[in-house]
Amino acid sequence: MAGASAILPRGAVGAIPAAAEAVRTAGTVRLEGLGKTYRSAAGEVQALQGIDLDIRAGEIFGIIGRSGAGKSSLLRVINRLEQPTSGRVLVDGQDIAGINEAGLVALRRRVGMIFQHFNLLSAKTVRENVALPLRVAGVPTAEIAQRVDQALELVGLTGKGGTYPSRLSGGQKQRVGIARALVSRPEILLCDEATSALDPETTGAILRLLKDINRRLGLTVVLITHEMSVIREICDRVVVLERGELAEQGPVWQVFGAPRHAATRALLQPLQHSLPEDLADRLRDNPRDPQDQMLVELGFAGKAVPDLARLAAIVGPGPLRLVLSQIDRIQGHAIGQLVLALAPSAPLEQLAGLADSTRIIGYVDSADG
Ligand SMILES: Nc1ncnc2c1ncn2[C@@H]1O[C@H](COP(=O)(O)OP(=O)(O)OP(=O)(O)O)[C@@H](O)[C@H]1O
Repeated sequence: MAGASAILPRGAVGAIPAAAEAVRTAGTVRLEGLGKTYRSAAGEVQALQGIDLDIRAGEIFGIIGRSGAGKSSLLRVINRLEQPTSGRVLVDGQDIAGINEAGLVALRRRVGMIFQHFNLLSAKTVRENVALPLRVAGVPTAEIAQRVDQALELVGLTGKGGTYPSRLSGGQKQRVGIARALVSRPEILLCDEATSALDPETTGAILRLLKDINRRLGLTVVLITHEMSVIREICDRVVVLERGELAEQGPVWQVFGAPRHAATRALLQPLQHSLPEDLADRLRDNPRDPQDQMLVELGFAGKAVPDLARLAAIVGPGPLRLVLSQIDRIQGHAIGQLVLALAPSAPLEQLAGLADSTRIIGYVDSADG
């Protein structure tokens, strides 16, 4: 798409090939021993401490954590909306602490941002909203017109330039926010709960747009969200913050497949299905008679593959009921659980070879209802 390639930063065209990715440095963020303390009349709040983090060029990087964990503070030090109290923030290797006013303007151009509530100017049209950063930067009028057209095309809003924000849906407003961020040709896009005000369908469309932009422009995307499904859907890697500290980080499939920190497990809880109530109510610790069925959970943390043919072959002619199935495919890895109802004599050791973890949940008289 001509419009899209014309807005590309750094002269890149289309998707960034894997080989180029390895040498690309524009769009990196490094945090070294980062700390942030807020001081107010009410006292001190240590929002972040000792954060060491590398965000790679061209990746979609998620930041999660409970409310108050420090997510916004972390995001906002990257474009210096917040000044760290300690440690360093390096954008493309440059320490941004010492930059002057002109450097700050240049930094904000390289690091775009979109917001939960869009932050559009209601008295200005879509076109004027998107043009604003270029007007402030003194870009010639003809170039502004061209770049605004390209940005609107990129986000799927061609033809909406003359509309006022009040006439747009939430998803369209966020598209304007994205166009306004992209018009400055940033290397990094910060997204602060960008889909939290949107319904699930619109959220899906905005996520696809962000992923598309990330892939086509090679833009680094750093996003905060409280929706774990957003992380699962589009992020490459994720960091979990807990009380201002880094709890864990890694590729999404690893962190979601085998969460190591209690905070991560708590955050992922909404993604878990629990045992159906009818079975949970009848669950016992031990079998009472040979007809009882054993409920076994096979856990998949990204290494084993749910192989149903092998499963059936191992169980043989005995009972084999699928009670609960919750398998996601994240970055090509199977993540989740299968809960099976089997005869208590089923060969558990062999079944264990099929999964990353195996656990007997308990026994029920029958899983058939
Ligand atoms: N300007 C400020 N002045 C004083 N305290 C602040 C300020 N901004 C944030 N804090 C405090 O710093 C801590 C971290 O806040 P932050 O907004 O970074 O967390 P968060 O993880 O983004 O939270 P949420 O998910 O609720 O938005 C919280 O205890 C918060 O109350």
